[in-house]
Amino acid sequence: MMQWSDHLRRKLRSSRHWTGAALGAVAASAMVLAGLALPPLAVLVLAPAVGVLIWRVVTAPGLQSDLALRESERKFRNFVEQSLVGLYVVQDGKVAYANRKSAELLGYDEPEQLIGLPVADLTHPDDISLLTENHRLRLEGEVTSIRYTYRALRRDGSVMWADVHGSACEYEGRPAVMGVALDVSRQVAFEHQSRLANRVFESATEGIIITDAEHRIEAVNPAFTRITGYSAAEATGKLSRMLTGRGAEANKEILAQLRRDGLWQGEVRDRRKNGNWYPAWMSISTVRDAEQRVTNYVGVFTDNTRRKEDETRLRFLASHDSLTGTLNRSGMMARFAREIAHAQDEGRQLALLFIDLDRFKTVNDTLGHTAGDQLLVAATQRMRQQLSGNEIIARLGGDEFTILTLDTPGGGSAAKLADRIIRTLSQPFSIDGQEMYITASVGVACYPSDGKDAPTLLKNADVAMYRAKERGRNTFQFFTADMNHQAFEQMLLENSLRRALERGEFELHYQPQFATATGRLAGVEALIRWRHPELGMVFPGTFIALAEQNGLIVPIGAWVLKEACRQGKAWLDEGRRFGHIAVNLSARQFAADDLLDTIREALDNSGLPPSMLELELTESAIMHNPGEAIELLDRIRDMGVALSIDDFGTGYSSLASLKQYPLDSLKIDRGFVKGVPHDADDVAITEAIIAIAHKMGLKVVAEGVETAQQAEFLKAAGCDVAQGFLLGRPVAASEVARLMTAADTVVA
Ligand SMILES: Nc1nc2c(ncn2[C@@H]2O[C@@H]3COP(=O)(O)O[C@H]4[C@@H](O)[C@H](n5cnc6c(=O)[nH]c(N)nc65)O[C@@H]4COP(=O)(O)O[C@H]3[C@H]2O)c(=O)[nH]1
Repeated sequence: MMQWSDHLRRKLRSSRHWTGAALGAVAASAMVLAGLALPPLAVLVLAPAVGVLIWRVVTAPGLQSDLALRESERKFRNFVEQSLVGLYVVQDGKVAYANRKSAELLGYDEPEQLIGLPVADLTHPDDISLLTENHRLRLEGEVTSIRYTYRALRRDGSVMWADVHGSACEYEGRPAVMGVALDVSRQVAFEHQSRLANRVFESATEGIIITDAEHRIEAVNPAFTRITGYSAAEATGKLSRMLTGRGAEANKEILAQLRRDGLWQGEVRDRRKNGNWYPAWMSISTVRDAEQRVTNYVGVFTDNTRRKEDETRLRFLASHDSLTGTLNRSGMMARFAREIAHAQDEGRQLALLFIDLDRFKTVNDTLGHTAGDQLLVAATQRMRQQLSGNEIIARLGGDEFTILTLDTPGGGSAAKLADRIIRTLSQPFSIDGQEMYITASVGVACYPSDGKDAPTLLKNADVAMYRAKERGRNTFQFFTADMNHQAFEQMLLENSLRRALERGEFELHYQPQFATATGRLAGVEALIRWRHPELGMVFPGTFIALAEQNGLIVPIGAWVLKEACRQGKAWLDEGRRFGHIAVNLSARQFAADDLLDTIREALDNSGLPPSMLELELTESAIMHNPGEAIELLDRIRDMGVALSIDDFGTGYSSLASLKQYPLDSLKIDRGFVKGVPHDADDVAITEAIIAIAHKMGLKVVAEGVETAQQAEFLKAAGCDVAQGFLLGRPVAASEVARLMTAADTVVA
């Protein structure tokens, strides 16, 4: 220890600054030890000043005796040893002196281990230039002392943030830098975190409000001000309740949950400075101290106004007609069901008016959709003007509207309203400067006499509306129980069938056909389906006969041809192989003048190769006028389209008579297929059809194959193609397409 003392005394005698600063540091350490709890900054600032003071006292005249000097040095050595701050001297870029605390801070066991180490080795690479520059400034006398923070490297490579305050000195007769160092890593980390937290607080888009335990606002962020309109100064110190629209009860619940779980989340109604209420999504959390006492509440909230508006808008759009702003069909049905429930509870009567604009379609077709739309909007306005506020108007689609009157004892007011509606709509409309006339037919059904639920009332009002149309349009008709339901239902079906095409309610399903010999997909048959808005999926058995009767099968059939060809080409373009597409042609279509044009148009527009289209005709269709049929079939064949006879065996044609027709295949009716292999007659007929058809060069297709035995029999009998539920039901295009990708591997 003596050696250390002598050595140090010798080395430091020349350095007044060094000793002063060191003493100051020691003094500051002592202050820290004495419990003065000085912040690091104060220690560093005070250290040199106090040191110089001590030095002055120690070196005052009269105290310069040896004894005093020795005593002073002993004390000084103790101070240095016990120092709570690091003391160091750097000379020529290396550590020339370090005290015990310096070694401890840098992770060394003894101060001597530091002596001679380049300062650069003890410094984070990014801070070396800062350090070098600061040393230069002091050594060249540009500044006497500098305080700065930098990253020191500990022996184990970890970083320590050090706050150093040093100045130039003379050490062993040569210039050096000496200083004091404090570990401020925790403060730096804390400051960093505070800065981050502050940035989050300042830049968050959510409003943030911090209150004390008594809900008095301590701080708010800029987003709070943006949302509420209150500045930080206006809010601070006030109770957070100033913002809420919640009653004391609701607040109690929130507080109870906060006490229980420390967190509450939910939607609240808050008030802006301008008095406007707004919905806010709020989450509040409790902050507790080490003793678990609540110190603060932190609320984070967003203004939900936009979201609420969007939700309301979406709800509105889903239930309203975008053109007229009235309820749409689904909105009307939902509302209608609610009103019926209320009417039932309150014993009220309701009346439903079903309004159809006569000849609207003509306006639409001749003057275009824009004029049609304008007319619909104008008609809606007129109807609205006739309402007293106790009715609900809806547009079902197209030119159909309903009005539900909410209290209609005896139906008299419904009749008056129907009359007013008819009269107002029969006044001329001026659309784009052009005068237009329409009329309306109105059907009325009453609750509860004509139906107890929304669909029944709607249907009956529709029936009554048709009766009104029958009676010459521009009139109204109440539904009566003696109306011929069947006839009207037929009429309804017919009418909705007509609209189905316009509204795109038809779709095609496809049933696969497989080659019996290879099991490969040989083709698909297109089968029409009607997706009815109320009835759901309607199968052709329900409407094809009617469509044949009223001739609608012609435009419907044309659509089927067009759609099947389009789909076939789409599959081709996707690289799928499917053999051919079979499409049913009804007798009425076959007799239509424009059949050839329809087929050609479907093929040309789609780009489907004609050889991939097969048309299925029934025997009766061609037997009706054999001469003309042969000519027509020849021309279809000339286009490259294949022809097949459907349901063979159910008509009167003999196999021999088929010879004269240019056919490619025939389809054994599923009535025969059903009986094989057990019914001897069916077996005999099926085998005979297959044998003779083959002799005539026709391919044979069996339909309605439902069992494995039937499939085996047909294969053994030489039937070329099989189709039926066993092998695949009719399915949507996307589903049958999956089969096509795997077509090569399918085994029938
Ligand atoms: N029991 C049984 N039935 C099977 C089996 N495999 C298929 N089927 C059904 O048999 C019908 C086959 O078509 P189809 O004989 O041409 O008979 C068709 C056809 O004559 C007519 N049709 C369908 N689509 C159209 C079309 O686009 N135009 C015309 N004109 N008629 C069509 O409606 C009829 C019925 O069509 P769908 O109801 O789709 O009924 C389809 C199909 O679902 C089976 O294994 N067992």
